[in-house]
Amino acid sequence: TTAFEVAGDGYTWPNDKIDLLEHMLYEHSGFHVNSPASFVAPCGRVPFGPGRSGSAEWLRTAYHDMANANVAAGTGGVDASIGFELDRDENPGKGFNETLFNLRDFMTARTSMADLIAMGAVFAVGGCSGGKVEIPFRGGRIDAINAGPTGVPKPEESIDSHIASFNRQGFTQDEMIGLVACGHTLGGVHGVDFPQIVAVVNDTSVDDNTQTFDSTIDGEGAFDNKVASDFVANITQNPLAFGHNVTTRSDARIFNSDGGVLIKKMAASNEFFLQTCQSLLERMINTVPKSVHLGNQIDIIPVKPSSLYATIGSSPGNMMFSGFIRLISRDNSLDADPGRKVRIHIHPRSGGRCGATVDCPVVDVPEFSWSRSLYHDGGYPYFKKYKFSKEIPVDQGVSAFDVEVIDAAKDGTVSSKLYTNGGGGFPFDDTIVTQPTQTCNGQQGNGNFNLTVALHDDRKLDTVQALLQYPDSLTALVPAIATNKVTLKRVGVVSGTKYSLFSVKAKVPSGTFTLTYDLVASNKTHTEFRRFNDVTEIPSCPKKL
Ligand code: HEM
Repeated sequence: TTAFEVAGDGYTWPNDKIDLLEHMLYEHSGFHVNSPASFVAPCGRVPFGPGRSGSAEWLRTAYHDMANANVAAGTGGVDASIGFELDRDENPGKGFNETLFNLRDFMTARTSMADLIAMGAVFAVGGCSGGKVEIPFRGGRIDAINAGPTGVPKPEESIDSHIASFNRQGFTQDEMIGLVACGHTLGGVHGVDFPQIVAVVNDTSVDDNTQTFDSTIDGEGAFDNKVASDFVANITQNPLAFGHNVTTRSDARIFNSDGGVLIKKMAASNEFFLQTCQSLLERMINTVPKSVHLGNQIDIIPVKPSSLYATIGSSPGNMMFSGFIRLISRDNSLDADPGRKVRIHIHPRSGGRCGATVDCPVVDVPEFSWSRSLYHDGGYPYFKKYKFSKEIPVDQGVSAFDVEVIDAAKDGTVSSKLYTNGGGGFPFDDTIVTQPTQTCNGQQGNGNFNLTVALHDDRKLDTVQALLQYPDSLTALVPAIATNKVTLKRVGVVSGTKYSLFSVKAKVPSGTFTLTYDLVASNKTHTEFRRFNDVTEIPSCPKKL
């Protein structure tokens, strides 16, 4: 059985609200991967400092970001306002800073910090449960531009105050018990931040003096019901339940507030614990201001193209159409699959379906590389990446393509399936096309971004602009996405083709952020877009340029 969900007929490629989030959610490691998941998966692998757990910090960040929500008023929730609230005594510790610091490299015009914080919680519990807890993810959160009200619960508060606080956040008393247990199965209390709870005995410049909530703190069993079973068995590890300071025993007051019924159930069954956590944490990350409308659950896209280019004039009169196709691996391994053949059918610019009247060039696409999730037990798939390039006459051009997958079973039976992306093929508009061989990205060096674009003359467009988008400023904890609009100058034609070249030497800040750009070409009467292009296959600029 497959644990993961594959997107059904409701999805057609591309969908710029989904595609990059889907990539980050399911591809954590391998070729062409850009996901924050590898910071926290496998669980506990990345040293954030002695006594510190990245997964715990990311989960706590998501909770503290949500915790000042007022669901009755429809305000607050997961909105990245935490980035403006770190000077408050309800948010002590460097974990929040570091979480935001790690996540902002992945911010784009389609991946807000608030979505990344929510996704961070998904990765933390996914990694620390080995994929047993898969919180369904929906995108579309919008970043706050300033602080929200105070309201994160503190351990010295009374039980009545905690019940009221969780009610304001949209959770009943029972749900509060569950959610606190689900949070406090990872990480612990740092004496450096809470000396009144955990005594500081070691030098705080090298040691946070952490006491973990339970003994299962890393690996794929860290997210488990030990915190609950310890509590029920009176094992005194959890400083918020058994610490010497009675005032700050908030976990004990919370777990006992229903007479201990729910925590006993969670202690008795790890499966019940994981199920309870999955649904409560899903509600936690989907708590958003009422003005925000989340999209549908993001499932795995079964056939997904990426990095598509048309290099005009690759040889006289021709263009090189190239890119990658991602498929779910048949045998769920990174080994090559010689029994699978992939073939694409390229629809000409004039459109129409391939067949008797429309002649579509066909190209066999070899297997090239792989990517995968970093959870081991959850049944997540390996992906295979197939790389193609095919020279076609410029006059014929491209408008779309179908992907044919031909599988030979062990007994020799061959089956073939044609993926048409809902009928029209996977679209590729060759009107405005980036020229990868005449483009370079120096964002990690001198900050140059030298962009050359070819524009098809038939469309009679005369103005070309690029909107370069990246988080700015690079030192802000929750930067906004800035748009640097540059105009490309006509620099010539590609001889023997009906394409003109436009070029610009732009500047971007130097850093490791995710750069994307939109292309806009227009004339007096109309405008055409090629949105949300990435720089994955763009070479870096030579050092001195
Ligand atoms: C009444 C409610 C809560 C109180 C009073 C509370 C209090 C605390 C305190 C004092 C710490 C120690 C922080 C540190 O030393 O860095 C902590 C850690 C933590 N809390 Fe809570 N918490 C509450 C609810 C939650 C919830 C609902 C979640 C998530 C669902 C959560 C997730 C965490 C995590 C993951 C840590 C470990 C952080 C680390 O190790 O860096 N907490 N909590």
